[in-house]
Amino acid sequence: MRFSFSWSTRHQQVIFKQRFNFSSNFNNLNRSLNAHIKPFSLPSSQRSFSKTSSFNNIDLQILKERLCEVVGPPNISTAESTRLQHGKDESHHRAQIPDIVVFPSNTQEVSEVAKVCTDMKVTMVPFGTGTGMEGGCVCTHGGVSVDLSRMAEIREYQQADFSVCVEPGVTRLALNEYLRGDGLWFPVDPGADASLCGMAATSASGTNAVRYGTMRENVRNLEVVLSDGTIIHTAGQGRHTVKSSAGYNLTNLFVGSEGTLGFITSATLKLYGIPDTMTSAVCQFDEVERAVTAVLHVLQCGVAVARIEFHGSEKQTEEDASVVGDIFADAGASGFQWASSLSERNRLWKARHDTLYAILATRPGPQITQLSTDVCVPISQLTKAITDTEKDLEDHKLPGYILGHVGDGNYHVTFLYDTGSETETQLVGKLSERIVERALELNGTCTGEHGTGFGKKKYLVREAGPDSVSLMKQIKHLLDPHGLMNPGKVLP
Ligand SMILES: Cc1cc2c(cc1C)N(C[C@H](O)[C@H](O)[C@H](O)COP(=O)(O)OP(=O)(O)OC[C@H]1O[C@@H](n3cnc4c(N)ncnc43)[C@H](O)[C@@H]1O)c1[nH]c(=O)[nH]c(=O)c1N2
Ligand SMILES: O=C(O)C(=O)Cc1ccccc1
Ligand SMILES: [Mn+2]
Repeated sequence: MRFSFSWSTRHQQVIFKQRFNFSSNFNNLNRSLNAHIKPFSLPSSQRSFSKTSSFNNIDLQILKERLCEVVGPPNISTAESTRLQHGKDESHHRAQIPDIVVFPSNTQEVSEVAKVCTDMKVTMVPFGTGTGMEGGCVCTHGGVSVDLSRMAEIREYQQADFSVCVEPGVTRLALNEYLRGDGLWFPVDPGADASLCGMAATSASGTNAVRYGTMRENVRNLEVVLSDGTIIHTAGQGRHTVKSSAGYNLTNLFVGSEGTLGFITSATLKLYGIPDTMTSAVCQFDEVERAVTAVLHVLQCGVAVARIEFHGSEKQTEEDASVVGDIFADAGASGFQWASSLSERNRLWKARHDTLYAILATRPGPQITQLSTDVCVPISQLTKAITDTEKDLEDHKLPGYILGHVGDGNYHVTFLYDTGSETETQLVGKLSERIVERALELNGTCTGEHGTGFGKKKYLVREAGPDSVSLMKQIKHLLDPHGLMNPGKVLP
């Protein structure tokens, strides 16, 4: 078995691309990495939808009129095309569409929308950019999809405090474009250009987590509209200190709550200086164990974790890069290719961020869909988790791509399967379950970054324990007593 490995001094990320038997091979994966990538390119099998609303037309008309009074006629839609776009994300989960989509323009309008929905006992599902990987935007009960993308202001930019407050329509690339001239950036980078509030809602991370952490470590404050319309600021209005010990950590209650506890209408984020020098590299290992061991050595050796992304002066970067080069060479890496120029590095990381679409391109077909696992294990257990997973794939002759945020112990297995084939569908379900069970046995988690959504809620009791899940349910009931906020997600 052959793997390729890509690593960056900046990102400390490893990609494993596994060989497999049907239409694709290493070369066409590389070719497809360079192909033009279109976002929202759902296979048509994922475009099927079901309508689950319990409304009759009269209720729907009243609801529409009341919401229209709040947001104004241009900001409400019942068109099927709009509803279809809002009942799905980028995951394999079947689309279920809302009855109405609203586009509020400010926090007050979100609050009024919530009041109308609570009054009429209608479900509400927050929608960011729809790039989620666990079915978070799927409208299980029809109801109202609340698209927050028209709230796109950067509200408070406190350059001297390395802090910025953004509304839900601001995406990570838009924010970084805004900050670039000042030498600052926000480093959490899921592959998609997701909304920053959506990233807070799913507790997203990306290629930079080893150095900068995930959304959990990078949100200072949130403005949240609760299901009854109450507006709160989790750390107090306008506050953006580096730290605080005041009260319970409400900010991190809402980070990762996936729209089940309220609407995040602004997020105050930590910013960082853009480092002077960055270097990236790609190389290959023959065995996954050697690649993981090399990463472990880098994490454990004299190159401090704080510098493992190799940010800093040119001289420091050169020294760090040479230490890592030596460690990787000792571990059996071959074919090192360094990329220091901006354009080379951008090409490399664009390819990494677009991997999902590159994988999808390898098996075209109307009924072909992808299912990606997202387990995360203690890094000491990563080799075992991955090698056992490879064995499973080999034993079942099932093609699957493995790629990972190795520095975090987080890896994805992506299966491309034919939804028309009962055998393939069942096998993919069985194997993805095995992958999660193995991770839990190794004291890992069923999801490192994509969220619980639909697909992972069945593992929550086993992972968090029955008493913790019972407490989560009590919190949910307290904040959303009628169960109207994004029903059917997160909690079993
Ligand atoms: C190609 C590609 C690559 C990646 C990823 C996706 C894709 C398509 N992702 C997953 C994805 O980008 C991530 O989950 C985003 O945080 C979702 O942000 P959206 O704004 O698109 O939320 P989206 O609209 O998809 O909603 C996701 C969930 O959050 C809720 N929500 C959204 N906005 C909200 C708000 N303002 N208030 C309350 N709830 C809200 C929704 O209700 C839903 O439950 C990822 N992830 C990752 O962690 N690491 C990665 O490397 C990648 N890579
Ligand atoms: O790119 C990533 O790291 C992601 O989380 C998205 C993803 C998941 C599975 C396969 C490809 C991309
Ligand atoms: Mn990932």
